[in-house]
Amino acid sequence: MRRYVLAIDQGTTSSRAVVVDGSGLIVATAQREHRQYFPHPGWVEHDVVEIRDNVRLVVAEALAAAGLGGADIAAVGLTNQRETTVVWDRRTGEPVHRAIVWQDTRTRAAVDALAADGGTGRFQAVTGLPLATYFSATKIAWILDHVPGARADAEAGHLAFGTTDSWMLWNLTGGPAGGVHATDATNASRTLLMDLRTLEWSPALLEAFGIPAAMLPRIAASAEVYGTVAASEPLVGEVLAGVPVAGILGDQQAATFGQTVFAPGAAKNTYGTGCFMDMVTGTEPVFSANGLLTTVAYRLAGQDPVYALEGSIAEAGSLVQWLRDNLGIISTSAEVEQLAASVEDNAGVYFVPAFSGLFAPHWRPEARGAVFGLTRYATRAHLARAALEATAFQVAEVVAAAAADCSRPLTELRVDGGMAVNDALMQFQADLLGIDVVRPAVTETTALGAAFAAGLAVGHWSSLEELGRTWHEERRFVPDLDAGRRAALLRRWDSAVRRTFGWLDDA
Ligand SMILES: Nc1ncnc2c1ncn2[C@@H]1O[C@H](COP(=O)(O)OP(=O)(O)O)[C@@H](O)[C@H]1O
Ligand SMILES: O=P(O)(O)OC[C@H](O)CO
Repeated sequence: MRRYVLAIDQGTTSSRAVVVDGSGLIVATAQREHRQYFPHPGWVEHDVVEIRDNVRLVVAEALAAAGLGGADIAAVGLTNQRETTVVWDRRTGEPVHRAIVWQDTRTRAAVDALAADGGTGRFQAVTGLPLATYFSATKIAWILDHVPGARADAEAGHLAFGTTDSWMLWNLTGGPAGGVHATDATNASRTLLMDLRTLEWSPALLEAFGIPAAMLPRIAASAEVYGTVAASEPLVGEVLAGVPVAGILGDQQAATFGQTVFAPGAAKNTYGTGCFMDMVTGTEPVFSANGLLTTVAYRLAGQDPVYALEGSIAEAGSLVQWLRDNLGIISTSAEVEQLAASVEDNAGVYFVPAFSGLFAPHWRPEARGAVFGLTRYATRAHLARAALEATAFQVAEVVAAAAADCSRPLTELRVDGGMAVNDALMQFQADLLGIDVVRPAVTETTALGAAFAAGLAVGHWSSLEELGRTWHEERRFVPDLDAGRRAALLRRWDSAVRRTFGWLDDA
C-alpha cells in the first residue's frame, strides 16, 4: 500500500529528503550539507555533482530510517533553492560550470548595462520582477559568455539550463538516457525569462539576455506526473524505480503550499538564511508599486495559475551566523536568544545587514551593512538583540509593502523556518506588525509543500481543502505594543536603512 510521499528539498546550504504520511506528518528525514564556494567577493557557487550525490544519499537514508521501500511511496515531490543556475551537457550529464547561486552578484555590470539601455520597467511589466542579479537570466548569459564553446553548444541544443529542480528531475528520470527536462511555473517565474501571464518563455526577453530557447526546460504545472524514477539512477533507482515524480515548487512557494496558504490575502513568512514573505493574491497577478516581486504561487494541472506578492530579504539567519562565525560572540545560533534576552532593549542600536546590498523592498545593490546608534553603553548583547530585531524590521517593511500593493492589510502571518523557533523574535515580530504571528505544529513546511503537490497529482490527497485540514497551530504570538511605540521603532529603523544607501557609489 503506497501510504507515503517522499519530498526532496534541495536548499542553499543542504539537501534533505523527508517522508510524509497521509495526515501530513513527517516520519523520517535525512540531510546533507554541501560546500559553498566563494571564488571572488560577491561570487557564490555550488558543485551540483556534489548536490546530485547528496540527493541520492539522503533519499536512501530517509527511506532506510523510515524502514520503507519503493512499494510504500506514492510519489516524489521536489522543491529547491530558486534562481540558482545550472547549465549541463545533455550528452554527458555533466555541468559545464559550477552552479551560480541566487546570492551571487557577479552580473551587476550586465544588469546596469540593461538598465541603462531602456530601463527596468520593461522587465517588471512582463515578468513581475525587478531587473537584478538575483534572478537566473544574467547568470545563464554569464556561463554562455565565459565557458569556451558553451554558446555554440547551447544553440545546437546540446546544453540544458535548469534550476536545481530541473537538474534533479532530469537525473532522477534517466539523465542522458532520456531524462525529462522540465521545471514548474513557480521556478520559471524567477528566471526573468517567463511571461507571467502566459507562463511561457518570452522570446523578447530571451533575445534581450542572449539566451537560446533550445536550452530551456518545458514549463509544467506544479502538480503533475513529469516522469518516473529510472532504474539506472544510482541508489535511488534501486528503491524507487517506476515511482512517479509528480510535484515541483520553488522552496518559498513550497513553504506557502505547506502552510496551506491558498486563499487570496493569506501570507506566510519563512525565516531561514534569508527571509521570504509570500502573500497569495489570486488568479490575476498584482504588479507591485512598492518593491515586491510578483511570482507564481502554484499552478495545478488544468487550472489557472495562482499568484503571490513576495518580499525577498537576503539576510536574516545569516546575520546570526555572522555573529557566530565572524565575531565569535555566540558559539551556536540558538545562543543568540539568551544573549539578546539578557538586555531589556536594543539601547538604541540598529543593525542593517546589507552585506550584499538590500533586496525587497529597496533593491539597493550598492548599500552595505552598518550598525548605528553605538555608544560606550552598548555591549555584545545589544548587538545580538539588534541583529535579531533586524530580521523583524525587514519583515515589517515587506508586509507593509504588500498591504500597500493590495490595499488589504494582513490579519495574521503564518511563520516557519529555522529562526521561527525563537519565541522572543516571534513576539517582537507580532509587536512590530500589530497582527498575530502564528506558528504551525509542523514547521518543515517546505518539504511538506512539495509532498502535498506530488500527492495531489497522484490522488494521494484529493483537494486543497483536505490539505488545509492537516494544518495545526502550535503557538500564537499576540501583539503587545502600543501603536505610538511601534511607529517610533519603525521610523528609527527606516532612518538607519536610508543611511546605508549609496555606500559603494560614494567610494
Ligand atoms: N534560535 C535561533 N534564533 C535565531 N536564529 C536561529 C536560531 N536557530 C537557528 N537560527 C538561524 O536559522 C537559520 C537556519 O534556518 P533554516 O530554515 O534551516 O535555513 P535555510 O533553509 O535557509 O538553510 C540559520 O541562519 C541560523 O542562524
Ligand atoms: O534555500 P533557501 O531556503 O535559502 O531559499 C533560497 C531561495 O529560494 C532564494 O530565492
